Amino acid sequence: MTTAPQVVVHRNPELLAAATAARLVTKLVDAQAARGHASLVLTGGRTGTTVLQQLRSTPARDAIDWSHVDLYWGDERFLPTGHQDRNETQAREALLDHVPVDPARVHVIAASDGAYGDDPDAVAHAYAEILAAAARPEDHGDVPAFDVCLLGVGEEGHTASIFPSSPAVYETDRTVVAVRNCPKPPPTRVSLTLPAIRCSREVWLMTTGSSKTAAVAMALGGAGEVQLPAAGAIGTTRTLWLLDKAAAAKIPNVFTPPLA
Ligand SMILES: O=C1O[C@H](COP(=O)(O)O)[C@@H](O)[C@H](O)[C@H]1O
Repeated sequence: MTTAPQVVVHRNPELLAAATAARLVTKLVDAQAARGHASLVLTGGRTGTTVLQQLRSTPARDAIDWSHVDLYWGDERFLPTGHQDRNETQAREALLDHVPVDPARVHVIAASDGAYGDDPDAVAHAYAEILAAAARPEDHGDVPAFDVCLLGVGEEGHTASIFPSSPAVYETDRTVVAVRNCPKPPPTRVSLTLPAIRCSREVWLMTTGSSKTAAVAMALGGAGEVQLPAAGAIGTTRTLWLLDKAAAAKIPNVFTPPLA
C-alpha cells in the first residue's frame, strides 16, 4: 500500500519541534499499548535533534516505557565513536542519555573505529543483518515494520544519507548501503535505502527554514526520487511532512492546511 503525503505546517521551528515531540509520545505509547513494544528510527540533522531535545524536556516522555522501545538510525556519518558529528552522539546527548532505554535495544550503526574498522561497506552489511534479525515474521521481509521513521530533508532533497542521483537512490535490493563522496560533510556515511525506509508504518519528514523551501515544494510537487530522494520516503500507513511556514512557503495549494 502507498500513502499520499499529509502535511502539517507549524508557525515556527520551535512549535514544530514541541508538537512533533508530543506526537511521538502519543504514537509510541499507542504502539506499546497495541503490541507491548515500539520501534523508532532516529534521524540526524538540526530539526531531528531539536525534536529529541523537546522530547527530553516534556514530562509526558515518562508515559513511554523506554525499556521497550527499539531505536535505530536512518543514517550515520562514518566517523569515530563519540565524534560530535555522529548522529548517534547527538541523539544520545539530546535524549538517549536522559531516558531509561535498554542498551540492547539501541541499535547503532557502527563507528569508523568500531568492530568493523574503517570499512563502511562492512558496517552497512552488519547493520542490514541487525535489521533482518529484528524483523518479525509478520513484517514479511528483512526490515522491521518500524512504528515511526523520523527523517530530515536536505537543501538539495536528500533524506537519510540518500543524495540526489547518487548510487544509493538507485538501490533496490540492499536495505543498508555505504555512501561515499557525499556533497554534505562528512563524505562517507552509512544509510538505510528507500526500500528499507518504505517498510516503516509511518514516515515523518521534518524540516524547517527557507533553505528547504525549494526541495519541499519539488518533493510535494511530484518530483521523482532520483532527483529528490525525500519524495521516495513513504510509509505503509502514513507519510507525514512536518514543516514550518518557511519550509512550506511554496508547496502546492492542495497541501495548504491551516497553520497548526
Ligand atoms: O546530514 C544529515 O542531514 C540531514 C538533514 O539535516 P538538517 O540539519 O538539514 O535537518 C539529516 O536528515 C541526516 O540524518 C543527516 O545525516
